[in-house]
Amino acid sequence: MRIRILVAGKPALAYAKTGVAEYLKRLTRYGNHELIHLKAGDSDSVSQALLERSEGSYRIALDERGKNLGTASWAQCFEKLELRGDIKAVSFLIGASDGHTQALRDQADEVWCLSKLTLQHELALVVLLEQIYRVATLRKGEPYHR
Ligand SMILES: C[S@@+](CC[C@H](N)C(=O)[O-])C[C@H]1O[C@@H](n2cnc3c(N)ncnc32)[C@H](O)[C@@H]1O
Repeated sequence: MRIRILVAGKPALAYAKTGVAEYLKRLTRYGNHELIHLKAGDSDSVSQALLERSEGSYRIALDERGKNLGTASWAQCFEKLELRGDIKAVSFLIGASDGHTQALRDQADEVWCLSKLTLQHELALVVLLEQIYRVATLRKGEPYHR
């Protein structure tokens, strides 16, 4: 099962560039992860582009209004999605500065939050990548997650 992370624009903040590069490098040992940068813009255009580029995949929208799951629950969800066998790719969708449109939230298969705080989107991307890495190590029984 491929994991795609879709986000508008490339990280501009130094800490985010470093964090994104670090977790993408670590994830190379754990299957197929792809970070896709879409054109930055307003909520409508970014949400539209996110929906188009994630067509046919299982969509998980990242949104502060979403379900607040712990890391172990993320790992169980990944496991369940893999076991279904009909899902080739999961797309995580990160929104623009003004967030996702309601239409995107309605069309997502799941809406998850990373916390109840509003995070700057580049920070949300780093947190998301770290959690995906954490889940990958947890599922392999490696000692990173404790
Ligand atoms: C600056 S936030 C948008 C805030 C906007 N006021 C809203 O209502 O969503 C930009 C993007 O970062 C991600 N994000 C920010 N905080 C998040 C959180 N706590 N949980 C999940 N995603 C978050 C979401 O994808 C969001 O669309």
